[in-house]
Amino acid sequence: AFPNGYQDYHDFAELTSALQRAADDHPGLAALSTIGTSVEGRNLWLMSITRAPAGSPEVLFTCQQHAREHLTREMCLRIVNRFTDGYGSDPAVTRLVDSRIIRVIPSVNPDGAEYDHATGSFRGWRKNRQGQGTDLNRNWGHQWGCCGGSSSSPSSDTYRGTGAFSAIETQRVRNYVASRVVGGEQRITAHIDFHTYSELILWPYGYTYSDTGPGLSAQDAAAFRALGTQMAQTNGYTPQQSSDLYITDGSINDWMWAAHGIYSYTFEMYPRSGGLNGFYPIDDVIGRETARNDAAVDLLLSYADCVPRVIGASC
Ligand SMILES: NS(=O)(=O)N[C@@H](Cc1ccccc1)C(=O)O
Ligand SMILES: [Zn+2]
Repeated sequence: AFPNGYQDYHDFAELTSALQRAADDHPGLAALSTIGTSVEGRNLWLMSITRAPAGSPEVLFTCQQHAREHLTREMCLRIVNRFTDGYGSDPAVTRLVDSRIIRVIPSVNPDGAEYDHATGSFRGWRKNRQGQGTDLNRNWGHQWGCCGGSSSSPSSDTYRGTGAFSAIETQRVRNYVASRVVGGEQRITAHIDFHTYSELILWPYGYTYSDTGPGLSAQDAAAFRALGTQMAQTNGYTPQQSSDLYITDGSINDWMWAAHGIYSYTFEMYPRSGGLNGFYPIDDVIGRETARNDAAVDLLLSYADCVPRVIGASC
C-alpha cells in the first residue's frame, strides 16, 4: 500500500487484481497476458482490448518506465477501465474498440515502483532494480549512447546501461513489439509512453536537435507535429519535439519510430512544475488528471489506420 494521502494509487498487488478483475468482467473484450518478468520476477502485464477484426490497426500504451512516476500507472489503468466499462455505452469508446486493437502495459518498471514506496515513504527512485539501476528511457537501441543524452556512470539517474537493451524490461517490450510484425508488417501503428511531469507532448527524434534525420523525413516530422499539436489542444499540454526539451539518446520514442515506423509519443503528465514533490501529487488528482487525456487517446486511436492522414497524406 501507499502512504497516507496516496492510498488510491495502486501498488503492484492492487494493480494485478484490478487488471484481473477487468479481464474477468469483460470476457471476449479484454484479455490479460504477460510479456515476461522483470529483473525481480514481477510480471510485465499486457492488457489487450478489442472487438475488432483480426488484422485491425494496433495502438500501444506504455506506462511507468520511471518508477516514481506513479500517476502514469493510474493513466494506463484509466485506459483499461474506460475501454472495457465504456464499451456498449460510450459511443466513442465503442466505435474505437470495434475498429482498433488497444494494447496497454501499465507498468514497464514494477520493481522500481515497489522499491520507491516500499518503506512507507517515497525514495524518489527512477531507474530499474538491476545493479545500481538503469534508466530504461536511455536503454533503447536507436542511437544508444550516441550524443550526450544519457550517462555512462552506473550511479547516475540517467545511466544508459552496459549496452542497448541491457535492461531486462526493455528487452521484454522490444521482443513484444517485434512479435507484432506479422507478414512483414508491423501491426502497431501508434504509441504513447506516459511519464510525469511537466505537461508536455513529445515526439522524435530526441538524439538530435534537427527536425529531420535518417529515417525521419520532413513529411514524417510534419505528421508527428500535426497530430502532437492536435492532441495538445485537447489536454492543454505543450507540444514539441523532444530534443527541444533536451537531448536524450536511447529513448523509447526514437526506437519505436526508427526500428518499427511506429508514431511514438511521450506524454509528460501533471503537474506543470514542482521539484521532487512534482512526482508525488496526492491521490485526489488521479481522476481529473487521467481523464484529462481521454480525448488525446481517442485522437491517436482514430488516426491509427493512417497517421499521415492528419496532414492530408495517404497511406
Ligand atoms: N519523465 S522524465 O522526467 O524522466 N522526462 C523524460 C522526458 C523525455 C521523454 C522521452 C524523450 C525525451 C525526453 C526523460 O526520459 O528524461
Ligand atoms: Zn519519466
